[in-house]
Amino acid sequence: MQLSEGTPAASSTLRLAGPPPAPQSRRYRYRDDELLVASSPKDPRFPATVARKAASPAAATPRQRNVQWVFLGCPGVGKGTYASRLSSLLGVPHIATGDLVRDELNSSGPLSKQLSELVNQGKLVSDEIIINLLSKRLEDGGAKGESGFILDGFPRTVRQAEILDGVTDIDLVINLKLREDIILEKCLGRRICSQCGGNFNIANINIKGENGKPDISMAPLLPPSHCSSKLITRSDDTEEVVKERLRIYHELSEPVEESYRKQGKLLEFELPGGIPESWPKLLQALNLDDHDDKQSAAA
Ligand SMILES: Nc1ncnc2c1ncn2[C@@H]1O[C@H](COP(=O)(O)OP(=O)(O)O)[C@@H](O)[C@H]1O
Repeated sequence: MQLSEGTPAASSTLRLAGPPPAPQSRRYRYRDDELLVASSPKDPRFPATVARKAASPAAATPRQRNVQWVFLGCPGVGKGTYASRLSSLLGVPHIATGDLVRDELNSSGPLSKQLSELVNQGKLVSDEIIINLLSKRLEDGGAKGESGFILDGFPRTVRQAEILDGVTDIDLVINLKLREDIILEKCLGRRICSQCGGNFNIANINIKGENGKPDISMAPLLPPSHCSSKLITRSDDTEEVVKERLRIYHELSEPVEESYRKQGKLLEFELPGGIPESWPKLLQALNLDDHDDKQSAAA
């Protein structure tokens, strides 16, 4: 696979050597002829059901490979949390472009200063830089035998989506939704352990439902005692910067939702609450089963 602009012949710098096929996935293998997402509100499976395509000659001989999924959704909605859980469940890498950007800006590389200025203002990094970082991450993963991916934070512009769609088939795009006032509270409550990198949230959210929607509660996700003195806040999680990131999401990333909606690949998932309420419902929407979760619940 190559990550490139325009025709493969036109591509030179934005290249991505694809991962070699490797038996990496544990329990689930994705049959790429099978998945169909209800993309229209008129479809009875809408909004959150992934259905199976009717048997067809193509479906009789499916090509088996690991999932190639994308998470969309506003900053702070929970893409990282659910992408990371699904990545463990499916045995595919969770690739968050925000993490790639943060790694780069924390390094002493030539891009570090430019990236930190953009991120701290809530602006997007250029498509070229992000594609280079992502290509390198996929190349390194390919060399280690990774196959499949769950992308989080990419594509974030229509141009990024076109480049991605030009080089590979995305199977499914999960669009996480949550009220914007809750998203803001969640972003402001985010904390990271500076030692282990664990993600926590100190916000205790209890919000009355509007327009016939149920109330939403999200308990804080508190750190274990050995992390609690080492918590830091992301420099871009201030109210002003989060509001700017939300504005940019609506302007540049919402059209990406629309483009995948038109392709019939968008699975809309409205988060009903925190992880205990949302995770089982998301698995149900994806026709997946978390054996480990059930076992730990039964223990
Ligand atoms: N696909 C992308 N295109 C451009 N910039 C990106 C992309 N992914 C991440 N970034 C940069 O990294 C920052 C942090 O990204 P991320 O951790 O995904 O934050 P968020 O919480 O806003 O989803 C973004 O505000 C942006 O500056």
